[in-house]
Amino acid sequence: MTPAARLQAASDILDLLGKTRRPAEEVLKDWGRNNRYAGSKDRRAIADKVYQCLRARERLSFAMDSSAGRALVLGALHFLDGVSLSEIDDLYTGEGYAPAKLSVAERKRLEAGDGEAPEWLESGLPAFVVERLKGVYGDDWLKEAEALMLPRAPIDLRVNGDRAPLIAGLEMLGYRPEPTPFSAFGVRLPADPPPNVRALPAFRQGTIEIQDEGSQLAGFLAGARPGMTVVDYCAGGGGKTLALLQAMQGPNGETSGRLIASDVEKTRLNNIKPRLTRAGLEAELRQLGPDGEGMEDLEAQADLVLVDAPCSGSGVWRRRPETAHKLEETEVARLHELQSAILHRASRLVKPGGLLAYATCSILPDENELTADRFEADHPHFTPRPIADALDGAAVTPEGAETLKHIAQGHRLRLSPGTSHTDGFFVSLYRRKP
Ligand SMILES: C[S@@+](CC[C@H](N)C(=O)[O-])C[C@H]1O[C@@H](n2cnc3c(N)ncnc32)[C@H](O)[C@@H]1O
Repeated sequence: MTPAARLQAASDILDLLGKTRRPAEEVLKDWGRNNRYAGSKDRRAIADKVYQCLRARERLSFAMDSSAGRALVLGALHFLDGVSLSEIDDLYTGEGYAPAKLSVAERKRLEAGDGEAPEWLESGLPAFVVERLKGVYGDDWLKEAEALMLPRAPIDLRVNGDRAPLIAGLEMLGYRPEPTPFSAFGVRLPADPPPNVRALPAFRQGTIEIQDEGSQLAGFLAGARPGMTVVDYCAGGGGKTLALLQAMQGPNGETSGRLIASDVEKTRLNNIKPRLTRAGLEAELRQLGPDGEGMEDLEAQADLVLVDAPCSGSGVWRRRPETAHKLEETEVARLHELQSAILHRASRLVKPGGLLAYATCSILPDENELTADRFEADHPHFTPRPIADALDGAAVTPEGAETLKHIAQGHRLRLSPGTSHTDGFFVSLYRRKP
């Protein structure tokens, strides 16, 4: 493909993304499948342009006064890549597969420059999110915002066992793996070139799972131990379920105890089955009714309940930048209500003296500290459990544990791409009074 044809393809894909909630990654894969003439270099260049436009979408649509794919790509070329208007004219010829010539209005827009954009536009995040980030991170908010939207987040693996042999094996295959600094079972692979993890023998054998280090920590800090009755209340596709089961393994590698993975969505629960099979692990799967029906037998029975609550997913925007501009403040308010209701319901399953862990993959205080504050005010029979205590015996490296103690605020831990180089995660821990 010519460079100009790639730009046309990027514009078309951005238009498709404007009309769907499907992840950009899937839409790009589909496009590649349907346009076989595009080679791997073409697909890479097109994806790079699409992600560049998605990350700077707010700023580019402000500058171009349009969020059409073509406007975003033109804006990215001129304002971000510094491509001159005459160079753009050479690309936008309207010949063959090249994009149509610049219109008078487009030329005027580009000539006018990107103006005095409000600072929130620079970050590529919705204005209300910037407001929240400033509240949480003060002067560091822009550093956090940039890290949150940074391209090419590394791929983390959770190893079910010793990570040293896996690292050696990956090196022999030509990868550049590194041990993750916090999780004792984490291995980090650079995003470039994209590793095909699912094709690795270790993946097929269930030795590794793709899981961000922040998510691994949320699973490990919850406090599962061999022999416990553990409820993974919002189990979804089972990422934390598997980490909890790993924490329930004794020194002989045998898992003991009982793990109940529940969710309102049956399809999500079904996704856990192949993962369990691959890893040779077992869990009871339960579909909940809309008000948490289906767990009556577990009232005050669980040693540990993990609530990995539905959230905005703002902590993983570096992996899905296309979702950032779609988040609305009203949705965050709805999520806060839902999280509070779920946490209340799930807390009833904790036995006296048992543990409760609340987690989200959000960076917004509405879904984190505010939900935790509300739970604590309404549930005085739960006492905060310091992160420092939870680190004791958790699968965390000694150096990592020291850093996490500093980052933690008592019983709450806020991870972010800017602070811990993980996805954004929040964890808050409790113990039910005996
Ligand atoms: C953040 S995701 C869970 C991710 C999962 N724990 C993992 O590590 O892969 C939140 C989950 O909560 C589920 N959920 C939504 N509403 C719920 C409710 N009322 N009760 C229980 N789960 C709910 C969603 O279906 C979704 O799977």
